[in-house]
Amino acid sequence: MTAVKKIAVLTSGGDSQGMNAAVRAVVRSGLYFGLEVYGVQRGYHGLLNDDIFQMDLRSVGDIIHRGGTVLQSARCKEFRTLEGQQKGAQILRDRGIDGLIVIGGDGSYQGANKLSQQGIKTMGLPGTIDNDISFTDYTIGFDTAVSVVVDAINKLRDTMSSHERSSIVEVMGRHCGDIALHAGLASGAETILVPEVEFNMDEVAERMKQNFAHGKRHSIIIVAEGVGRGEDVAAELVKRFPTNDPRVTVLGHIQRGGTPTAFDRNLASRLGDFAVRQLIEGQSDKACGIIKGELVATDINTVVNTKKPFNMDLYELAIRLSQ
Ligand SMILES: Nc1ncnc2c1ncn2[C@@H]1O[C@H](COP(=O)(O)OP(=O)(O)O)[C@@H](O)[C@H]1O
Ligand SMILES: O=P(O)(O)OC[C@H]1O[C@](O)(COP(=O)(O)O)[C@@H](O)[C@@H]1O
Ligand SMILES: [Mg+2]
Repeated sequence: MTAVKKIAVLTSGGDSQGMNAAVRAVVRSGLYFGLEVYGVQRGYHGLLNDDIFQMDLRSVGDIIHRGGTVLQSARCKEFRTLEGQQKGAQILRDRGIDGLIVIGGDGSYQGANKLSQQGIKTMGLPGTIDNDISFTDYTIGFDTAVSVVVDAINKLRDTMSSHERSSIVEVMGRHCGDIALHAGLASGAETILVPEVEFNMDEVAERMKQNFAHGKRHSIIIVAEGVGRGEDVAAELVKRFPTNDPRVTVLGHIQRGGTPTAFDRNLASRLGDFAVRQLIEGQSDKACGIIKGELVATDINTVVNTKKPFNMDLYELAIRLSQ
């Protein structure tokens, strides 16, 4: 006896690489366990427009390796209101859908929590490149986004070394420095500016002068968007180090595209299947994640009200190794 018989899946908020692999896992596991599975187009926006269709094994064929999301994603103001949430729950009830899996970020999780208050069983899957969701070590898409940044920095290094320039690279991560931190460690960046760690531009400039004086031929500063614009950091740097002639690169939405890494595909596959099994067992209002390799389900309220801790050990290591 399963606690749900008909389930739906949607993707919401900023898309991320691996969302398709998660949708595929939800659909194929759901069907394997004898459920009917429905797809909702365009997140909560599509839900409120009853943009819902039945999915079968073939509807998720040939998508495991694709970035973006075949269900498309959206941001929806109306769903932030109680009326919107009641309407969404009623649309699902009218179709006999008793469980919904929401793949998205912290905002989408809050929507799932509100739906569960309206009697729909919900599960959240962490789909965002930002890695800003607590109670999971990794979010789906983060690993691919970091790889995109590292690949870009490899290229920048070539030309920056030739000209003995410094390179300022602005990366995504709304309020979270994880992309900057992990890409910084992997690419040997000299400076990593993140919202979680206070910094002093005088010290940043001094360190850069020392690096050039000690024979470095280039210097990389990664700026998480939560800190500010790369252009502003460049202006502050030039004031303190006028002979430096930095170049700014804003990687932007390139970080959200491309084929997902094997890590993201496997994470998405495991979490998608786990979310289905949680619903079948009667769980609801939970956020699925991975902690030290183990799949876990945590109350959504706890997850959205807990800030993810920043890994200071990794930050200090990155700085130590880039001397
Ligand atoms: N507090 C909330 N209550 C209900 N729905 C919400 C809430 N916050 C966000 N949402 C819904 O989730 C959507 C995606 O949220 P957003 O913060 O933009 O992206 P993400 O889920 O990637 O963090 C919003 O457009 C809105 O429809
Ligand atoms: O898609 P938009 O509106 O340009 O949003 C950009 C934002 O979305 C992200 O790419 C992902 O954030 P969310 O997962 O919270 O939507 C952020 O890094 C960035 O600040
Ligand atoms: Mg978010």
